[in-house]
Amino acid sequence: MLELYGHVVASRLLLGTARYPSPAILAEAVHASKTDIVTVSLRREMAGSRAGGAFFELIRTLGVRVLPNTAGCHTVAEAVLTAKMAREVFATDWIKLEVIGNHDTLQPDVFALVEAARILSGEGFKVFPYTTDDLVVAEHLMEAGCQVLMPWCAPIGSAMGPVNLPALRSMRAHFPDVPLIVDAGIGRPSHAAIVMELGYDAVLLNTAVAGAADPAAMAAAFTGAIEAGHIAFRAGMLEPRDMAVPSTPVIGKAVFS
Ligand SMILES: CC(=O)[C@@H](O)[C@H](O)COP(=O)(O)O
Repeated sequence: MLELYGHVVASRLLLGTARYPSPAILAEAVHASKTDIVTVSLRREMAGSRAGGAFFELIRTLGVRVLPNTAGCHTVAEAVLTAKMAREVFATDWIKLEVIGNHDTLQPDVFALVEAARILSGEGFKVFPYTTDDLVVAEHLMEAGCQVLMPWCAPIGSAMGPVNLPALRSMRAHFPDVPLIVDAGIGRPSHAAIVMELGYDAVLLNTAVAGAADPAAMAAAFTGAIEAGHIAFRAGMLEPRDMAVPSTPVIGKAVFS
């Protein structure tokens, strides 16, 4: 079981709700994933053609916890305002905090992120910061009040998978007791399994499921991979080695005369 800000969840997959071919397919994918938490972009939905209301109503019928996010925000002020609106709309103090710093990579502006995290934590929000794999930034986020960290493994929507495994590994080692959720850049179930095998607590993803030919089937595939990676980490995996080791012990040699 995974505990996030005192809330226990069974599923280690957090699913995004953007870019699905239709609301019905989104609902199918959420059910197939068995996720407990979906993330919803307040700005995108309110600005988009779905006009917020009907989409938010659909989300409420899914029976899962909502983690609103500040996707599309580029400044501290925008992110803080969006978080406050999300708290009203979804009646939750959880917020996935994104403050984007670069249009091409969609990488977070980590300076603004820390500042916004400090403001929101001070106002009672439970902040889930979308961050890089930088340990110093992570320390500042913890000091600003975050009790969960969400490092990227690659740019949002890139589907590249973990591009810097040593950095993710050292983040896990540096924060052994902090819930760590890989957020963004996962493209395949095998990518999710790899980060879970590092000991990560969960994975948040969107594009790889929403953009699949069959989103519900892909959601189920991710759920299986995440669970497999988590079980493997706990089971204790072998370290790779250079030389062969016979898998069948050689006790004696057969004698042929
Ligand atoms: C939905 C959401 O919050 C995204 O901003 C998130 O970072 C997921 O990234 P991918 O779409 O790459 O999975």
